Amino acid sequence: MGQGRRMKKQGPPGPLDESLVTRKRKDAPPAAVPERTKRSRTDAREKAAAKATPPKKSAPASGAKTRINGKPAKKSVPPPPEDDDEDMSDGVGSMDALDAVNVTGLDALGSASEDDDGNDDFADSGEDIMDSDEEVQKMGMWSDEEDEADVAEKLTAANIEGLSRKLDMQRAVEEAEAAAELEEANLQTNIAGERPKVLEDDEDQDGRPISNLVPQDVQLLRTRLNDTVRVLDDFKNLAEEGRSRTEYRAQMLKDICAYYGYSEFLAEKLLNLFPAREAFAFFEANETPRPIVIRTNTLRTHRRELAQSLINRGVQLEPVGKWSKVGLQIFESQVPLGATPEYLAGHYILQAASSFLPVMALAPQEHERVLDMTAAPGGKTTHIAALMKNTGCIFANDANKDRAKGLIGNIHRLGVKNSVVCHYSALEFPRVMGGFDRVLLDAPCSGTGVIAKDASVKTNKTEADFMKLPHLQKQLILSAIDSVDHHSKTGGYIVYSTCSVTVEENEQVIQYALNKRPNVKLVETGLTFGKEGFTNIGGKIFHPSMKMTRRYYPHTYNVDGFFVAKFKKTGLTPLNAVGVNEATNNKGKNAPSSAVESEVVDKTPIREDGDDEESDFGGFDEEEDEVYMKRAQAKTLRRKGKDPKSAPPPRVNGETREKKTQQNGDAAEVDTEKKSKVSNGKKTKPAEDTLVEVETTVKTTKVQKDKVAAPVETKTEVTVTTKKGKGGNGAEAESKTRRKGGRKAGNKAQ
Ligand SMILES: C[S@@+](CC[C@H](N)C(=O)[O-])C[C@H]1O[C@@H](n2cnc3c(N)ncnc32)[C@H](O)[C@@H]1O
Repeated sequence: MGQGRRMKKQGPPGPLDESLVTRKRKDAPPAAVPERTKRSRTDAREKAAAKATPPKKSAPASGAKTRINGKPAKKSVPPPPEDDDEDMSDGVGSMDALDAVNVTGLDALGSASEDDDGNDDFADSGEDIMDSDEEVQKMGMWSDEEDEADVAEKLTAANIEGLSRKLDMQRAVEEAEAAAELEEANLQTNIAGERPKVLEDDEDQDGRPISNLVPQDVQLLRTRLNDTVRVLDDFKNLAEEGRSRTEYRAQMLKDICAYYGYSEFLAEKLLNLFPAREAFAFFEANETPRPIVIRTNTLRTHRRELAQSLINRGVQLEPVGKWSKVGLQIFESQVPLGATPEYLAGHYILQAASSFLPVMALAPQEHERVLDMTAAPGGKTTHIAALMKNTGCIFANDANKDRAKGLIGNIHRLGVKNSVVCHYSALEFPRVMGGFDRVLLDAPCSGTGVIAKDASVKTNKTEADFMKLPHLQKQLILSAIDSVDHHSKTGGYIVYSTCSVTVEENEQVIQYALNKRPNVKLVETGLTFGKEGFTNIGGKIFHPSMKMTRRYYPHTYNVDGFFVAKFKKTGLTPLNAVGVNEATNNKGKNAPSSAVESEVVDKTPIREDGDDEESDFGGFDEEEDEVYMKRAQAKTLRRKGKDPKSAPPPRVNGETREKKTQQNGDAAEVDTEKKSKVSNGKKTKPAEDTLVEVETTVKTTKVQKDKVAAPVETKTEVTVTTKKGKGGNGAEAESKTRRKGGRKAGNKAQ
């Protein structure tokens, strides 16, 4: 491979050439491959698929590619020139031979990847091999940190014989085949000037056209779907007289449900995301598995070394794309990828390419404190750790204890040393802990982006799911925001991601966060590819900055459907901001019990025995106390992610007290009286809730709880007393002895 070629940049994965998808499921023409070794769909559907999906302009049929062949130590041969038929048909390049390898290798991969992590985040086994990208995408894909020339020499040499020829040949054969079928399809369905007959003449009692096709009529269904898409694409010229778009859309919806096996509810939701043709491509892409990808664990090895080791074991692979320095796409493998020595030694993890994206957007820095709110089984946590080079600290949390065990397993296997695993409901943050430099919320979702992995999503998601999940996601995103330190020198970022493509779980959640937290704004994700988030869809208008979010689809990038948004926190959360538990009217329904607790500061008054007793030292210095109280309150608020400036005045203030006393059913006059005492600067015995209100923190709850068991220790929690109470022996008659407990604390200290 020439230097010039290597220097070419590979952009994001090219948009899906639908003809490639179609062709993947096709066999070579009978002359080349008399026997088919594996198929993913029926002949009828395949044929129809080709008809329905006109290929893009042909990519070069062959060329030098930075590919790796699993066969060890084969001598380098120049890449087959374009249209080199001889090269394409001989030796390892023969379709028969290659197909046989496919079956063995990928069967093995299938079981391995399932055993590996068993979760929705990792690539499932696939019986299909992804079409390779165009030549330009094969070059220059290794890490910038690696010696490109060196890599190219070694890997090209190892690579060149098998995979390159096979893929080139497949591409050429399939393109020719697709072109022929397209032509045939056009002849059949697109006779010049003829409007396809799609809609039935018969109508049901509601006036809707009656469809007589049943799922068994797959070929006819497919043809009709194709025709409907064509009509919707060019309605003016192709629609039947007197028929509306709505009728065609309705017909398309029915046919999609019948053909692909979706519930009408979900099919409609997904159909409404796209124009007709794109929707068709989306549904079609959900029928084929995404490529198997592994992520190099840079804590243990380098991608080049890993690639070489796996090549030596008979794995055919190549870099996943220029956009990632750590991904390797697996084409074929002679060994189960979840059981190689490299796997067991933690040199890689099976992980869908789309799962790299949120972590890349998060861009964690060395020495930071990062929270991964929903971390199990740890694909992203371990990626974060690698980017942080095992420095700083990651809090890897997941509410599901069993899944958290898998997380621990991956953390150990991959040699992550900077992580603490916990299993709180993420809704409990930031009360558990706050002040993070970055937070990743890879939210639990409906999985509409990973239907190719889990076809049950087609039928098992109900309307209730699309209310409950967004409700939870909205709560979680507020927790995520409140857990970040906007003052962070290096960070202050929150990344939200889902493997779903619905608007309810993505743009609507982000919009909710923007509405409820004026102290965040959307920023660019830094991802080099992806479609813009919607700013306007289905009558819903979103903030213009929603453009900065990114959507990923199987049919556009050949990755799982995914959504990524990145926020920058610009200030503290205002005190009057809605708490997590108030996220929606649907309060607490879908949340763990802990979620119903208020996110805002605990204001429970502390009352202690003897508070109403006369102090031995004659009362309080209210003015001085006020300073301490203010400081303590501000500190507490900051810790909770709230803005102290927007806090009400300290509780010794009569105005605030008035509210409080009214709540408590006390007489308003009492407060007024105390207020005047304070303003006179006199030392008076405090009202019992004056002190208590200083302690408007979570700590106060503890104080109460601990009180019985260890009253002395609890006194050390009383901020003002411990700061000023030098021993509590009464020598300094200021505010040190504001109540009995304070003295106890002092005595203990002595
Ligand atoms: C999409 S998965 C996370 C995948 C993970 N980020 C990775 O890359 O491996 C969503 C996770 O959220 C967890 N989860 C669901 N509700 C939660 C909650 N309230 N708090 C914390 N975790 C939760 C689930 O147990 C599940 O493991």
